[in-house]
Amino acid sequence: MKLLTAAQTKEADTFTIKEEGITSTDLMERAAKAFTGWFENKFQLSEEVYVFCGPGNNGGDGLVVARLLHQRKYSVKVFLVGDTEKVSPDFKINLERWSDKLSTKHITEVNQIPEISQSIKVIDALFGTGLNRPVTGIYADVVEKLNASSACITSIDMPSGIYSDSQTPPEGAIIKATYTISFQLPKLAFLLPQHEAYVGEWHVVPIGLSDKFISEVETDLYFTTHQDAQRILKPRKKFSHKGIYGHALLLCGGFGKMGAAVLAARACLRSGVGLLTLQVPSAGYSILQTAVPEAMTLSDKNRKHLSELPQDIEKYNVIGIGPGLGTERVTKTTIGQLLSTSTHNLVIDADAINIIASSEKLKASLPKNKVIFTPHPKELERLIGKSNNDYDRLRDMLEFCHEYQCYIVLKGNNSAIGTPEGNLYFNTTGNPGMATGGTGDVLTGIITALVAQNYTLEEACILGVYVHGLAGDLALKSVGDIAMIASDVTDHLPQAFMHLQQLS
Ligand SMILES: NC(=O)C1=CN([C@@H]2O[C@H](COP(=O)(O)OP(=O)(O)OC[C@H]3O[C@@H](n4cnc5c(N)ncnc54)[C@H](O)[C@@H]3O)[C@@H](O)[C@H]2O)[C@@H](O)CC1
Ligand SMILES: [K+]
Repeated sequence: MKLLTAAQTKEADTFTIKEEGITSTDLMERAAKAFTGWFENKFQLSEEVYVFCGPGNNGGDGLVVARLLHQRKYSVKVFLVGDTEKVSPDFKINLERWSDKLSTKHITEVNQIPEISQSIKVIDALFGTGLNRPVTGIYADVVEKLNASSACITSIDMPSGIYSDSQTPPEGAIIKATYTISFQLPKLAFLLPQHEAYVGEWHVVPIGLSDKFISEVETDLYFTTHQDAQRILKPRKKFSHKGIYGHALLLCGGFGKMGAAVLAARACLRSGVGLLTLQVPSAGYSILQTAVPEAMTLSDKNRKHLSELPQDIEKYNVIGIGPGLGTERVTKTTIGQLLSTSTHNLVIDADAINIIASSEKLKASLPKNKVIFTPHPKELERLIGKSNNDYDRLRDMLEFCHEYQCYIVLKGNNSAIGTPEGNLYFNTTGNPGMATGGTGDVLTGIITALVAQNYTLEEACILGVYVHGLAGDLALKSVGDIAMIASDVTDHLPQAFMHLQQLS
């Protein structure tokens, strides 16, 4: 599914109004109804609601929400912040509609800001996608007072003060929302770790923006929905044999870290690969043979570290490399050999990333359009350098993808996938329980298995990350987030794939 910029959202708005022959206030009414529907489900009638409105259409939404909640018998107080002479036309219309029903209070000075007790449910309608400068003055005073209260804050469309698709200047105040209810599509800002404290738990409510506009508008930003993942997943053929699902090779494991190889191998097998061979340092041979009987195991001549490539390397159609490897000199040399000779698709993780990151020569020998890197933020920093903020990080990541014609899966809360063409895909599954050792090894196994089955590298990244997170979400239901370990994610892969196939 596409993510739209603030400018594109405005265009979608205008397009919808024209297409349906409605007015902009009709659309505002629709948006406010969608928000109110969510709010009513969440909060009891007995709750006291304060709505803080800014001068634009976000404030207009706030006025309509206040009217609708008042009609539904909530106790509602409305506060108009700033100079109400300079409000948007739709704000004005809705203020007039409201004025005979309930009085509103103006806030132009600090001492007019009300006390906000913990029990108040605050609705933040100060600014939305039209914010075009940092929030200062009386607006900042209101934001700071709201943030200092321990009241639950629900933001309409955006937490006020944050830009929806570019870096917010540091000097402005920003609402710290408990919930953010966004219209039609999430905003890019919600998906970036640096905004976690402001956005809170976000939900999207549909407001019927034109499907035609959304399907035709050009973008390079996407987020993966369940339907997107289902569209990518291929059914298994009736007349199947293991040969058609590929033969993957995993080069993983090192002394004291054979578990990483076990985790990657098990996940690879649980993701539909036809055949799996691992090569591990000889100290790991019996461990792998015992822990993963479905895989074939080759023993490296070195007891502790990867030091050679298998003889008949051509027979594999993908190589997953990295988990548990370590960064010994022999391993570096072996990776150098692999990059300069291999014609395989490569899934590169963990220490294999660290090794490549430390050498310009290795980077220069990366085969084009054949590599998927799966770094966590620190590994990405080693690979592409330090970035100032999350927007710069994504831009730098895409530049690297373009320069080396590779794919990068940046692991995190909403893992981000960069492609050589400059597209970004954000994942929507997963939970904090997965922030535990070994889940990255599981992801390497999954993506390697998908590439083995002839998914394109882009498909393997999108589907792999989605199903990994989905398995984590299913694991959450049985083990919770505190006790979750990486094997729980693998154990829930069958259910996750079945869920995508609509078999469970
Ligand atoms: N297509 C959609 O998604 C719809 C959007 N609607 C709402 O409309 C919002 C966008 O409305 P607008 O474009 O009017 O924008 P906003 O309501 O976000 O605010 C823009 C107004 O605030 C002023 N302003 C911007 N930054 C300021 C600052 N730092 N300090 C003081 N004043 C500042 C601007 O000059 C302008 O008057 C959305 O976020 C959403 O809530 C809905 O009403 C209808 C449908
Ligand atoms: K808002």
